[in-house]
Amino acid sequence: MKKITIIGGGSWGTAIAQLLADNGHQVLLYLRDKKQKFNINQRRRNAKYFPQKELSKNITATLNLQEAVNLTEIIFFAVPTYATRKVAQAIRPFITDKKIIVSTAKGIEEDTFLRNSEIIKEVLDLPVVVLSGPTHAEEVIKGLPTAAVVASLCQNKAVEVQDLLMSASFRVYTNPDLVGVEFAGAIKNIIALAAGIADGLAYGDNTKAALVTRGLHEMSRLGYTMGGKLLTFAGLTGMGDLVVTCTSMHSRNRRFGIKIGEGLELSEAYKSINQVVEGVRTTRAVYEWFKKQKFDFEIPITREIYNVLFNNKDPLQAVDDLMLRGPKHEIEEVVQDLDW
Ligand SMILES: NC(=O)C1=CN([C@@H]2O[C@H](COP(=O)(O)OP(=O)(O)OC[C@H]3O[C@@H](n4cnc5c(N)ncnc54)[C@H](OP(=O)(O)O)[C@@H]3O)[C@@H](O)[C@H]2O)C=CC1
Ligand SMILES: O=C(CO)COP(=O)(O)O
Repeated sequence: MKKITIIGGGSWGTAIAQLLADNGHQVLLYLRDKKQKFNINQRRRNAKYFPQKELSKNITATLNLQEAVNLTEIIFFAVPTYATRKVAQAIRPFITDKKIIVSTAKGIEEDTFLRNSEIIKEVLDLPVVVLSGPTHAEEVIKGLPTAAVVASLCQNKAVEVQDLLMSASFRVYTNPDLVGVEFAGAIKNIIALAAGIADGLAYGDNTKAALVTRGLHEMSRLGYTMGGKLLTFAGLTGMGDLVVTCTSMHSRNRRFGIKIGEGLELSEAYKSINQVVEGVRTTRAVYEWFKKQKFDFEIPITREIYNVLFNNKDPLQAVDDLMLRGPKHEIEEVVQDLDW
């Protein structure tokens, strides 16, 4: 059994801690809030995120980052993408080349357009394993079955992390396609915002199915262009996570979209969720970067979500603009294959 550190005591950090602790590992959870530390260590509760759940005795909370990093060779990052660089910089003085970082955030850094593993590699120059897939913390912490993926350029490291996480309720696959896995996990949040907006506008099940399918097309095309493998987008970190995020009431991105569809301002929608909503920053990161490129394809759903979120566009107008675009083939590659 291993000692494992998790940085970030939010919903995902706490759920991963419980999963690893249930597998018999000793988990040290680094967080910033004294009261939260007290509650976890003395009352076995993370009162802010999972007040009803009694946490395992194998979990200890700490406010000391150096202690957290020195204790183990395996460090999970469970903070939002906007904090990845800050956390990597903060732990750099305590890092040795034996450490493995497991990145669990789903997003793209604003301004740099870097994936989380790229940020970590840039700051720490260590092997990174990415954990992704349909894994709402609220269900994982209850032990409801799901399947996830660990992706890494280094097969041994991916297998090591797979072994730590595997359980009867958490089945873990490996995938060498780091680029595809990270793009899928980040961009599905943009599509989940769109799915939420459609729900907020009281559209139907057909709408959702069309949006999810065209969303998958959009994220696959962009991810493939960036070097990801197309089939990854049909897997757990693509289709799997897209389905759950676009349909589940656990999804903060979807719930945020619902509020926007219902007519709330961005700040009011944020207040109503009060947790990280990765898709908002990812929409800006992706679309502002995309506009500067000279690609021969469009990302119309991302463009419309960008306009709704950042240019005050009426969601109904965005829907019209999506629906009334010029006629197109469904899948260009099929048309080319059949020489049609
Ligand atoms: N929740 C889920 O179901 C899943 C989430 N993810 C991904 O995990 C990432 C984290 O999300 P999630 O846990 O849900 O978010 P939450 O909003 O629940 O929690 C975020 C946590 O990050 C902490 N944090 C923020 N900045 C820092 C920092 N600089 N140093 C240390 N801690 C920091 C916050 O601490 P504080 O409370 O002190 O502000 C908070 O505990 C996101 O990228 C998300 O997409 C992936 C799979 C599932
Ligand atoms: O990625 C997730 C589940 O797999 C969590 O999605 P939200 O951030 O939308 O809650």
